Amino acid sequence: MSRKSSDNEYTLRSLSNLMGEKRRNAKDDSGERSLIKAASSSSINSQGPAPPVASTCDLERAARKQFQEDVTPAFVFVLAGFSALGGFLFGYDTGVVSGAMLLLKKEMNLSALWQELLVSSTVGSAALSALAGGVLNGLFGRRPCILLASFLFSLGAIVLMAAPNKEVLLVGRIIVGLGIGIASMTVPVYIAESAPPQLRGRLVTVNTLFITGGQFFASVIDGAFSYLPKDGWRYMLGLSIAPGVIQFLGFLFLPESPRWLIQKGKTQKARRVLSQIRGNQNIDEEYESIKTSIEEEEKEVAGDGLVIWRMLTYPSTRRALIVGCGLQMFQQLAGINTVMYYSATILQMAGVKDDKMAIWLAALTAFTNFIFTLLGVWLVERVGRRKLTLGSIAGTMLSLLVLAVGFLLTTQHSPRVTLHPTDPSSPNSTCTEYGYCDGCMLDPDCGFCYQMNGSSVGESSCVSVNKESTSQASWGRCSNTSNTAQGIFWAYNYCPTAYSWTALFGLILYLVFFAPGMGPMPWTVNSEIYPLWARSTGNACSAGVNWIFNVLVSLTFLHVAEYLTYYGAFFLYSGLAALGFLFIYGCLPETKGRRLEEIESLFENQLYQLNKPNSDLKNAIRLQFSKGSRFPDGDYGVSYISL
Ligand SMILES: O[C@H]1[C@H](O)[C@@H](O)[C@H](O)[C@@H](O)[C@H]1O
Repeated sequence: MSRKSSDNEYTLRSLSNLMGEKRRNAKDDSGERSLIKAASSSSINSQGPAPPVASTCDLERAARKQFQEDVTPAFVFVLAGFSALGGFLFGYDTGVVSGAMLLLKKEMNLSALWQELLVSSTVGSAALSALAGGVLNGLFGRRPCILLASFLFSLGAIVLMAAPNKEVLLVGRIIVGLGIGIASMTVPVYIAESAPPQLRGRLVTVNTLFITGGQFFASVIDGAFSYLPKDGWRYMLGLSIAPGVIQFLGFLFLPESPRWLIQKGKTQKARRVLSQIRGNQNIDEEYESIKTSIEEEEKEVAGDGLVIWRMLTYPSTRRALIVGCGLQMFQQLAGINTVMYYSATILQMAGVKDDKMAIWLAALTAFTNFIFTLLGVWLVERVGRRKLTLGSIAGTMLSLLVLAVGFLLTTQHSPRVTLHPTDPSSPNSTCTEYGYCDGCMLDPDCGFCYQMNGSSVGESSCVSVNKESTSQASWGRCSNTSNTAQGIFWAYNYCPTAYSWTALFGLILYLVFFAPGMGPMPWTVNSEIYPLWARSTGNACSAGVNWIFNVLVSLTFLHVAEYLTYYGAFFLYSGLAALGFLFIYGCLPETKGRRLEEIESLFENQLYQLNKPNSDLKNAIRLQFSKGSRFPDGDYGVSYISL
C-alpha cells in the first residue's frame, strides 16, 4: 500500500472513530446527530460512493461543535486568561509611559535625554530579558518564568509608584522591562503547549488581544489621570500592580506545561496535568504522541553544544528560526509603534483642533487596534495563519502607501509663511526664516502659527515652540491656547491643508489591516513552529528580534522623517512591508489545526508544504462524502480532526 493511501486510511479511521464517538454521545432527536450518523456510516462503509446526504460544510460544522464540546474544558480558558495577563501588562506598561511622561517631564524637570532613557530603557531591558528567557524557560519551565515575570511587574510598579527621583524611576522602568521581555516570550509558548490543537491559534492570539487591550486601557488611564494636578503619573505607572499580583496568585495554582514536564521526564506529573486540562478526554493518545516525538527528537538531535547552534545546524529548525525572526522583524518594520505614537498628530492634522483631545484621540487609535485584533482572534482558525498574515501585510503595505500619499499631498500643498517677525526672547532663532509650513514643522524647535480665513489659511508665522509644552508657542499669538477661540491655531508637527484627512484615512486603514494579522500572527506562529527542544530558544530569539527592531524603529523615526520627510518615511515603511509580503509568501507554511509535534515536518521540505494544508484529510473527506458533488475550494478548518 502506498504511503499516501495508508495516510488516508489512517485519517479515515480517525475520522470514523471520532464520528463513532460522537454517535455514542449524541443526544436523541438532534439534527446534528443524523448528520454525524450519516457521516460515520459512510466512513465505515467505504464500498463505493455514499449518497451526498449533507454538505461537507454542515458536516464540518456539526463535527466541530461536538468535538469542541468534548475536548475543551473551561480550565484551558482559565489558564489562557491568567497567562494573557502577561500580555495585558506588556501592553499596559509600554503604552502608559507616553501619558506619564507628559506629567513627569514637568514635575521632575526631565531633560530630553532622561525622557528618552525612561521610555527606551523598558524596551531595551525587555529585549535582553526576552533573550535570557530562553535559558530560564528551558531550565526551570514555563510556570516559574511567568511567576517571575508577574513578580517583576508588581515590584516594578511599586518602585515606580514610590519613586522619589528620576534615578529610581529608571530602575523601576528597567525592572518592568525585564518582566515584559520574559512574559512576551513565555506566555505564547505556555498557552500553545497547553491548548488543544483546534483552539491553539485562537488562544495564543488572545494574548495579543490582551496586549492591545493593555495599550488601550493605558491610554484611558493616561487620559483620566492627566487631570490630576499632582502625582498623576504615580497612579498611571503604579496601577499595573493589580494585574501583576492577580497573575502571580493565579499561577501559584496553575500547572506547568505538560510538554515541558514530559521533556524533563516528569511523566506522572505530566499525565496529571494533561488530564486536568483535557477534562473528560482520554489523554493516552496525546500523551504517547508527545512522548514519542520527544524521544525521536532526542535521538535525532542528540549531542552537546548550545541549542542555538544545533538549531542553526538542522535545516528544519534553521528555517523555522528564520521564519520566526523574520516575522517579528517585519512586524516592527511595518511601523506599528510609530503609527500608534504619531496617531494623535495625524488626527490633529485631519482637523481636530482641541489640544486636550490629543490624549483621548490616542485612546481611540489604541481602541481600533484592540477591536481589530479581536477580528484576528475570530479569523485565525477560520482562514489560517498564512492567509491571514499575507492579507494583513498586503493591506498594511497599501495603507502605508495611502499614508505616504496623504503626507505627500499635505507637503505639496503646504501653506506659505506670510509673517516673519523677530523672536524677542531669542533673536537668533531660525524658525522665523522658513518660507513654508513644511520646513517649519520638520524642525523640532519650531511650530506653525496661523489664522483661519473661512476654510483657508490666512496670516501665518513660524515661531519657536514652548519647550515645557509643545501645545503652544514660546511667544506671540500662539503662546496662549485660548486664542483658538479667535480662529488662531498652533500646529506643531503638522501642516494644515485640505488633504490632511487622507492621512487619517490611511491611519484607520492601517490599523484595520495590521491588527488582525501582522499584530498577533508573529507571536502565534512563533509559539508553534519549533520542536520542543528548540522552542524556548526559538521564541527567545524571535521575541528579542521583535524588541530590538521596536527600539530601532522608534529611535530612528524622527531622524528618518527629518531626512526623508514624513511621506518619504512612510514610503520607506511601505517598501519594507512589501519585502515582508514576499518573505511571508515564500516562507510561511500553514500550521493551523496541526499538533505541535507535527509542525516541524512543515519545514522539512518547505516548497512542497507551503500550499498543502491538510490536503490528506481533505482528500479523504472528498473521497468519502463528495463523489459527484462539488467540494468547494479553500481550507475548511476541518484539520483539527486529523488526529
Ligand atoms: O503584537 C504587538 C501589537 O501589535 C502591539 O500593538 C505593538 O505595540 C507591539 O509592538 C506588537 O508586538
